Amino acid sequence: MNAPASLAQGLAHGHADLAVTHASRVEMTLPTPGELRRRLPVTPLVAERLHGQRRAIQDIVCGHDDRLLVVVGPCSIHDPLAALEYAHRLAELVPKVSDRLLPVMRVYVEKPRTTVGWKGLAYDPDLDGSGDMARGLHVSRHLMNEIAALGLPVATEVLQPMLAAYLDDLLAWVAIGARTTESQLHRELASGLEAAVGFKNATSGEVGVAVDAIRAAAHPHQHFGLDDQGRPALRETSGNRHAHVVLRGGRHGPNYDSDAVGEARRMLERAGLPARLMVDCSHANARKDHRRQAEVLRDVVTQRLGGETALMGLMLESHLEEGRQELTPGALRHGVSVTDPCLGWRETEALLQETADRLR
Ligand SMILES: O=C[C@H](O)[C@H](O)COP(=O)(O)O
Ligand SMILES: C=C(OP(=O)(O)O)C(=O)O
Repeated sequence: MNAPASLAQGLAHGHADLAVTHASRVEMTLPTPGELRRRLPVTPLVAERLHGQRRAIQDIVCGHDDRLLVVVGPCSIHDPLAALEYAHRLAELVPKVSDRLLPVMRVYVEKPRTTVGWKGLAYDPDLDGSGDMARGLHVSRHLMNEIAALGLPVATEVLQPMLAAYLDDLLAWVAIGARTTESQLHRELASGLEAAVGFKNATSGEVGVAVDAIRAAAHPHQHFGLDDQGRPALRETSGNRHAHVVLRGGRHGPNYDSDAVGEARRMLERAGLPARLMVDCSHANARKDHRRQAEVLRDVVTQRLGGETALMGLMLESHLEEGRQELTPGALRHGVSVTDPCLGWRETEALLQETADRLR
């Protein structure tokens, strides 16, 4: 009997104890982070390249490199082959824009949901609710490894703090999402990552929580965690100096225009933090309409050309084909997002080339 069914039955019969005992149970054991890393090791070449990619991203975050950091790729990965096809296209574009842009591919294998929905490749790689997380972890790490082997820096959102140990040796940039920026667990996690971390403003639109998150992540922490063998461990972190704010809009509308950017910059300055900002052209900034992402991007580039030096990065949600589709197993269109709507590759490529030209 599955947990929700036993819970309902327990409650119906007044067996509160039974309901509580069965509300959660161990369904399968998972490999430890160490086991998965040994099964799917990072080659010395990828490890060395990743070191350089992290430094390059950090240089942009700190203002030592005036290129624009561009985190671009699918809202979520549901089809690893389509993601790899996307990665090949992006890798071909990189040399044409890398004098002005540093593209990093979104390889998002976990999705935070407003209520319920498919939670991502790591949770349910078969897209059918079977929840084969052991395979999900394997497929996710394997895909990131293949994309990194193409020479592309990999970005992801870390939602479940435990998952970082399975993937973080492949990550060049990490997001903490709008729904978790205020979480102490995620701030502790960020303080121990080598990669730069972007904290989104809250879904309400509040930016202050992301500013607080940067301060918390910059600090050393001691926190509960797991070691490589999956045993409970006290983890000590040294603090992450490359955490920054990502403006993604909020419940009351977008926050990418010059007033909103100026306000966020002043908030950072008042907190004694470097005024460095990334703008997410999607989500509430595009009011969930992928076609608006181009408008947001062009506005941000205009602000930058107009002298707004705080703007150091952009995020775009983009897949092989534009739009989105319902997750209907057996009837999926190739290269179309199953979560938020995305730009198609053709428009993404043209936009990135246009952006690089404008910044030249
Ligand atoms: O980027 C993704 C979504 O905006 C986020 O996961 C929330 O999605 P939902 O509102 O469809 O659950
Ligand atoms: C979930 C995402 O964003 P946000 O946290 O801003 O909603 C995302 O970038 O996929």
